Amino acid sequence: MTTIEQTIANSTTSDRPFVRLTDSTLRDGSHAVRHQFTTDNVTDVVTALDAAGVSVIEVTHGDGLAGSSFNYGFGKHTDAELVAAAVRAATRAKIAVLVLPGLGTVHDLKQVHSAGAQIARVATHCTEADVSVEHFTAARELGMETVGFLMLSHRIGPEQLAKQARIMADAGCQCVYVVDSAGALLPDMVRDRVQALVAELGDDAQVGFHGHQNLSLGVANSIVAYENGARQIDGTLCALGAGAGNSPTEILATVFDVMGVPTGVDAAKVLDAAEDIVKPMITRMPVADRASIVQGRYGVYNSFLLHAERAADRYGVSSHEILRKVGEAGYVGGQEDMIIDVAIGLAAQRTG
Ligand SMILES: C[C@H](O)CC(=O)C(=O)O
Ligand SMILES: [Mn+2]
Repeated sequence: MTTIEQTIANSTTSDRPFVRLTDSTLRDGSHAVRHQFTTDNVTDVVTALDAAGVSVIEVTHGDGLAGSSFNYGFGKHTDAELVAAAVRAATRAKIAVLVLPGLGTVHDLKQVHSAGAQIARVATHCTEADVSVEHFTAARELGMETVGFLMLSHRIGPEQLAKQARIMADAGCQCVYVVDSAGALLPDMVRDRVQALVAELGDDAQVGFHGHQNLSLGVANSIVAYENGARQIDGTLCALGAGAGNSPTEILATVFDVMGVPTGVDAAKVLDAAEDIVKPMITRMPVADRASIVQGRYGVYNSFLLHAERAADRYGVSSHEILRKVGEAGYVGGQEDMIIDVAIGLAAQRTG
């Protein structure tokens, strides 16, 4: 029996482990709207997701706490204002925030905790879990639930990634995510990484998966992650997110419903949320096109797309050529300024 046939066959059983869906429309999706979500947008999206039974909703600038800056783009509201609007709208969902150590501080975390955020998602580059310790310690002292993000997880092998996950778990992280920041992972690469983290973490922490659509594999990879032990999965409505966008929450909810996997989410209501609330808000739908497919092929951070497009316009070169060079150079989050360097180099080559 093929994997899909087995999965559908399993769907007749109701004893499949629960998977928690976290929606990041109002954080990863913020990249796609250049961080211009209003508090009314937050209220509308949280109300719809909460009514659909989505239990965790992430609300922050696309690059995390304190991301509102020249480097990453200014937000329309502060993180605390966005979180406060989300908390007012939620009747049962928990509100989560993302924080990148080195960008967001413990002070920033305390501010959004005061505004009602209950889950701290601490994100580091996949080889730098050691910089997360202070933030996990602070989050646990505040009584917050904790999640860890190992970004650009395709950049290192399963065993190395598991060692990084162990650092996060020992620092107080309760769920460590394999984060496919470039949408570069193939299903077997997801399987190997999730299996390695499950083996390493055991009962010390859960494993999660955060997918992107650059190679149109976000949902398939999420199923593989679940089948290999991941119990927290991210999505966004309408796949709104950086680069090619994320695994669509409405498809994740529908697929897990077909599989008979309990999520606590009403798939019909989350489809309504995508169609009736988010779709009318979007001026540019995320798509797997030449630039974002190049991001997946060369392992480029999805949040680099809009920066590359701006540099391409400014220096008269192609965004996909910039992104390929950025991937070949291996630049990571925080090195957005190097995108301009690459664009200037390409322009110089063109003019000879
Ligand atoms: C800050 C990044 O956008 C986090 C994320 O969503 C990813 O790495 O993917
Ligand atoms: Mn992402």
